[in-house]
Amino acid sequence: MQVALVGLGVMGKNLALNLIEKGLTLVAYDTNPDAGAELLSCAQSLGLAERLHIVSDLGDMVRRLESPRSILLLVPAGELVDRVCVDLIEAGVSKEDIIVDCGNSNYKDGIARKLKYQNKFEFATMGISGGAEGARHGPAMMASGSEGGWERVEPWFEKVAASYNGDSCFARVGQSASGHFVKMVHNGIEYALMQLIAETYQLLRHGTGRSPKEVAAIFEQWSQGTLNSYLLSISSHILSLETTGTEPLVDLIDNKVGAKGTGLWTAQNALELGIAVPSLVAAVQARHLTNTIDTHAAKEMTYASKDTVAIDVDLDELKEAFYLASLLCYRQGLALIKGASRAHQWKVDLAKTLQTWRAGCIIRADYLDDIAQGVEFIDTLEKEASSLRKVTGLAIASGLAFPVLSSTQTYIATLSTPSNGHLVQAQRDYFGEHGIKTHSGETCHLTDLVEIDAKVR
Ligand SMILES: NC(=O)C1=CN([C@@H]2O[C@H](COP(=O)(O)OP(=O)(O)OC[C@H]3O[C@@H](n4cnc5c(N)ncnc54)[C@H](OP(=O)(O)O)[C@@H]3O)[C@@H](O)[C@H]2O)C=CC1
Ligand SMILES: O=C(CO)[C@H](O)[C@H](O)COP(=O)(O)O
Repeated sequence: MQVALVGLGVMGKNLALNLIEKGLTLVAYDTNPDAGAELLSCAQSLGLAERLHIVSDLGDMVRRLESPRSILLLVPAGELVDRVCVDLIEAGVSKEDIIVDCGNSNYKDGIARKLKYQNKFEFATMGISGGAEGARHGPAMMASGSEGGWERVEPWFEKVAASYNGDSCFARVGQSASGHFVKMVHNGIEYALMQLIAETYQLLRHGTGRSPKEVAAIFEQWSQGTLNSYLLSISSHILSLETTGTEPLVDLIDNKVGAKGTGLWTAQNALELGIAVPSLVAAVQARHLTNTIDTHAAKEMTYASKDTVAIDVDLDELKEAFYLASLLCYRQGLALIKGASRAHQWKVDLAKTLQTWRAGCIIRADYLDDIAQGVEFIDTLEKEASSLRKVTGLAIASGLAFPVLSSTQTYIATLSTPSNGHLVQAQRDYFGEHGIKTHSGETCHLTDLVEIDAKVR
């Protein structure tokens, strides 16, 4: 089997090595000749160079491929994807060829491109997760669509992807560009879990006075059991690192956090679809807050530094709180995928989606089995719910900031305790005559239910 790959950067180079190691013949291209040379040198040192052809232009790539062609793109998301597609059309791709965009593209662009290129070639979408290591040794692959070319490449992707208990972490999760939507939400969950871990570290370090190394040891201990996850393990490792002068590595790093956009898109889509994912939104805004200090608005609203209060937290309760909060971040992401799938008629299979996240990806975690058990399972976690409430209260009392922890506690509390929505409904109708819906399902106005002599002015 022969495939082509355009874009040989961090992801492309490593996926290329993975592809040829699994037995595929690869024709590869990058605008930067050094990227091709670097890939060739890695392939040579692995004894796999005979399966690799680096080409210097897309025309040569198209000529070398047997028809129908299968071409993967791993170039930066955005206009560049269209530029490569147009160049490939000029280079001679045809209707039966499949081009799979494997970057972190916006799913809306994917839908538009499917239409735009429908008579030129099959445009397909696939989100990939796992960073450089994942791409090299087995990433999670969230593909979508039912284009003709998929059956040619699918058996190979099943081998190239990570596997969990013998099952591949490649799946066509649903119709249209839903693979990119699923990858986008994967990243939204990734932001929330990263921030939740950072807040737990913050609570232990600045709330209880532990050193980064001591926090690393706690995370490491959690990782030995049911809480084992990739993000917790890398956080433990990072926190254990010290300079030769025994200064914690994290103390050398600035606090401003960047982002490429997938977390923001997750929040935007959730808001547009009316699906509540407060922990995921809070994580995006937590990154924004790290960057506000230098903005004009922030300079005009500077607040004096405040003292924080030392707290004492029970480590077992913290672990239970962390576990439930983590589950709830995944649940919010899955609810968003489910809602979007219904709205767009994508028929996304949530079980297949979870299967792609079992290994290879950044949000892989041993407790994903628990998430598959659904919200009923979360309802049974009474001890964990009590710990989440208690720990969040303590954390807030310290005076430190816990955007994801507190949003997650608010999320579960909102869904499991009496609502106050009735008063907000009444307020809207009081001033704007927007109408109210009663418990019996009737739509009316406040004045249909009670006599209001004179409204407050
Ligand atoms: N890095 C990661 O952990 C992950 C990244 N992704 C996504 O994968 C995609 C690729 O990411 P990544 O590998 O990190 O990006 P890189 O910037 O490392 O690599 C992109 C490569 O594409 C090359 N390129 C640019 N324009 C063209 C073109 N017109 N034709 C051919 N090659 C071109 C670039 O060359 P030059 O440098 O000269 O511009 C570069 O070598 C992105 O969409 C990213 O969001 C997905 C999951 C994880
Ligand atoms: O897709 C990824 C991992 O799954 C990329 O690493 C992504 O770039 C991370 O997002 P950001 O740069 O916005 O933090």
